[in-house]
Amino acid sequence: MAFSSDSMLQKIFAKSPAFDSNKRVFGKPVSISGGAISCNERNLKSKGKIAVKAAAEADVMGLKNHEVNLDLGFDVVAERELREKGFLGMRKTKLVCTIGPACCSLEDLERLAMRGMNVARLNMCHNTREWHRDVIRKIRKLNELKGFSVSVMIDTEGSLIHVVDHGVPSSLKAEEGSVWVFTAQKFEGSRPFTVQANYQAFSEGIMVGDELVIDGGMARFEVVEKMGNDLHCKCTDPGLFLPRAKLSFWRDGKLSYHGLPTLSPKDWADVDFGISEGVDFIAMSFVNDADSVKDLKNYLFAKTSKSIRVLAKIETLESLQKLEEIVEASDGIMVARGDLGVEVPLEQIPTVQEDITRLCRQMNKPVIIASQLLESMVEYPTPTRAEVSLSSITSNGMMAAAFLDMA
Ligand SMILES: Nc1ncnc2c1ncn2[C@@H]1O[C@H](COP(=O)(O)OP(=O)(O)OP(=O)(O)O)[C@@H](O)[C@H]1O
Ligand SMILES: CC(=O)C(=O)O
Repeated sequence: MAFSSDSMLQKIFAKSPAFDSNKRVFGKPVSISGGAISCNERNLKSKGKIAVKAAAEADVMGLKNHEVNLDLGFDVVAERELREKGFLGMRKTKLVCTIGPACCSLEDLERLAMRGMNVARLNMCHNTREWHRDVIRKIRKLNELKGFSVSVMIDTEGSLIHVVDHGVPSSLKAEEGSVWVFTAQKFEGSRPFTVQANYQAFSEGIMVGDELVIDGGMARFEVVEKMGNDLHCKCTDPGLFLPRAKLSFWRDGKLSYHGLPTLSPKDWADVDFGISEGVDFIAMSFVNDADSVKDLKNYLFAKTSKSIRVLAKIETLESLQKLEEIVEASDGIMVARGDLGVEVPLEQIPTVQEDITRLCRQMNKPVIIASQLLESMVEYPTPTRAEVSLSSITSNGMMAAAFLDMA
């Protein structure tokens, strides 16, 4: 059955009265279109926010083949294969783990590898390049000394409007009717009822009456006044601002587009860093068309003889419109459900995920299903029954990958 991105997006819009598929999204006509893992390693839990994500993948590359004979813990056959074949192993659902400060020691990484991590993901949004370099080198050392075949993926930050992380761990509560100032002016610490955005031109084109949505619906505001570049916004739906909460603006049920490039200057510097560290994958955030993927692939081709695979992250409506060409241009796809859920109504995520997976299968490209698979394990040592069921359905389905967060 042929895939139609038109039909997928039509389905989304049909069920979401806020959307009008005949209107324009991002200034363009919306022709639209339309593995699970358990991570019971309690020691890896962090006091702060740390992520461990797990994903599965069908493709492979450049893996080592070590003869090892260690004490193989939980499942001798599974682990032997993991060591010997890494990404090429028979287990169809592979695991990608996001490494943060709570699980970055050599011992933590070894435990993750022993329990099935195929790929270590480093989210370049966080921490310093020195920190990432240190983790990459530890993984290489582990592969070398212990015979694992863990690959390394860096994930670009991408151009995104979000709240500046002041380093304050707690979230802020916005009460209904309260008026907040959203500004790009830089200031240290926090100011009452003031939120700092990361992008200087964040309010360009925004008008009084537009809706500001925090993290895809965590809280909502109406723009009541624009003063210079600052926006005064009244809370219409109370909720929390988490550190680095994402900001999106809507008018008449349509998302306003800021025209930010897929790869920012910082992302290009991170790509160079990835090249110099010989990473295996680059996951590209906020891909909106095939050209950005091709540009990155051409750049990599010109800069390194190593085959670094480019995975396009599907997390915007625009990327859904051009899904087929993006899948064609990429070495694999990540369904980034966290950010996708900001633009696509949550109830549509399962269908979108399934459609993307089917298309990837048809086009013989690996697909990673990312985010919140076992989210309750951020706080608790065991997942909920619902999470286990959904993870199982996901990994037994057609997709090649699943993704787990542990914060
Ligand atoms: N290298 C790191 N250093 C410090 N904290 C990290 C690191 N990687 C992840 N984290 C923490 O774990 C949380 C989850 O990270 P994760 O990469 O899953 O997603 P994210 O930052 O919320 O967004 P996205 O996946 O959309 O880029 C982050 O918000 C951050 O607090
Ligand atoms: C992984 C990621 O970027 C997301 O789910 O948004």
